[in-house]
Amino acid sequence: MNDQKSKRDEVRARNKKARAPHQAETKYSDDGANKPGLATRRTAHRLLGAIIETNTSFDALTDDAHGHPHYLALDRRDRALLRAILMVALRFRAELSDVLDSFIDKPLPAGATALQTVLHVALAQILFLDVPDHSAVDLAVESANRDPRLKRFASLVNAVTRRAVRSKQKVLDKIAQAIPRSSPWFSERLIEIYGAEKAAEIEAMHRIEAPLDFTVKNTGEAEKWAEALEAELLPFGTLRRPHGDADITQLAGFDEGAWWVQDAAAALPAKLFGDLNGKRALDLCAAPGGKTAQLAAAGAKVTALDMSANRLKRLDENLARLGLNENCQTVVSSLFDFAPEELFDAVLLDAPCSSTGTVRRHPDVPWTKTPEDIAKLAELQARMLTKAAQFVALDGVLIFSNCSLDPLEGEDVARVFADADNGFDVVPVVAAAITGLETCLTPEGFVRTTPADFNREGNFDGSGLDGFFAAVFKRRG
Ligand SMILES: C[S@@+](CC[C@H](N)C(=O)[O-])C[C@H]1O[C@@H](n2cnc3c(N)ncnc32)[C@H](O)[C@@H]1O
Repeated sequence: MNDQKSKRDEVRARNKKARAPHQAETKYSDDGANKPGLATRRTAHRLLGAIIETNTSFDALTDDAHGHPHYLALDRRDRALLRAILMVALRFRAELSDVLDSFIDKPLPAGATALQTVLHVALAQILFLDVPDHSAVDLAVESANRDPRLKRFASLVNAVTRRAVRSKQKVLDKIAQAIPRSSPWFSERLIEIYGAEKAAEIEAMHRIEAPLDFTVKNTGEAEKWAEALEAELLPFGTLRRPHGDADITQLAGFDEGAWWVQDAAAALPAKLFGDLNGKRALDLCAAPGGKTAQLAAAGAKVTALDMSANRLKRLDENLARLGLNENCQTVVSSLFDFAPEELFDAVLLDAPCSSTGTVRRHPDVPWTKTPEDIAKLAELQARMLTKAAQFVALDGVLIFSNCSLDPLEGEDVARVFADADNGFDVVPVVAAAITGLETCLTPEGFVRTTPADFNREGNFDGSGLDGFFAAVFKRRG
């Protein structure tokens, strides 16, 4: 009972902490004929609408090369503000909906997504960002006035946003005390998989910004780079800075390619191969190349395959910065069409997945993905794993991984493969291979991490991992 209470208190404390995950810019760009800051808010409305209505990913819309034209029209500072607004609007979307419902007498008219979006964007700023309240209110009202669909709701927008300003502290206390949740299907699924208590811990971690983790190219230099980056060296070799908002190109060691950004959990699968020196490694689904870099840095001769030429280009650039491209050849192909001349000692299948393990960084995922996506991806992963097995030499090792929190895409796929008569055996991961994360081993010897793992008492900002799954198989000789 006491235990449960302290867990609940911890979850509340985490929510409190999450009140101001970003310190956004407080100055606004002057967008020509428009009111300063208006273009940023109207673009935020447009992008949030696209995420919610058409399931477009936040990353695609805010890509600095190929993003939404209205996003690309903003300057660097306004892009940062817009991203901060959308991040909290998505992280706290369920709570913002409750706040809104409690402020209005009757529900918003059906199909009033545009109105809801304007209100969510304003409430996100008022409650969670360091933006002057009057700006958030004025720009929301102005946006409504300029949109023919919303003009008649301008007084409602005014009333709701002013009420949020007046009752800010009360609302924040209520949010801090509630059990955190997300989109209904996602929250229900987490409870179904992990139980109510762990699901609440996971969702609490989804409220806060992930730390910035680095993998060091030369593991012997980890301490040196920990010092230079003012980062902590974690027991499993990753370097961690508690706040994820640094401009990484300005950090020590970026230009010389001493490290790359990679979540601690994402770094685990490739480490499970053990000694790769001089071995032939195949990285299927390789781009943008975090794990390819690990394989190459470990001394393997790597073939990095991906079906996306654009993403492989990024992999090439990343490996060039790290000085690792000599150990690596790239192949643009679907793995289903790949026909190598020789088999490989080490094959990594880091399969496409729902990405539900990365919600701390991608808070759109619970709102853009569906249970149907998970079922389809699980079926694809099973086929990919069967295909990947054909590329493994006798006595070679095959690792299957992905960043989903759902066992349908992880444990279940691995179990079906393990039970099939395919000449492969499970190699249970031993605790020593993941020092510090021993609790993340499943009874079968798979690795399962969640954002609630690596939970360090008293070091809230340095806690957590992406959700990841990894299983190791060996082909019989
Ligand atoms: C989760 S990402 C891989 C991340 C990468 N392993 C890393 O650590 O940086 C999945 C990748 O699978 C690729 N992909 C999807 N289907 C594929 C297929 N049939 N054949 C090859 N690559 C595929 C996607 O283009 C995407 O780059």
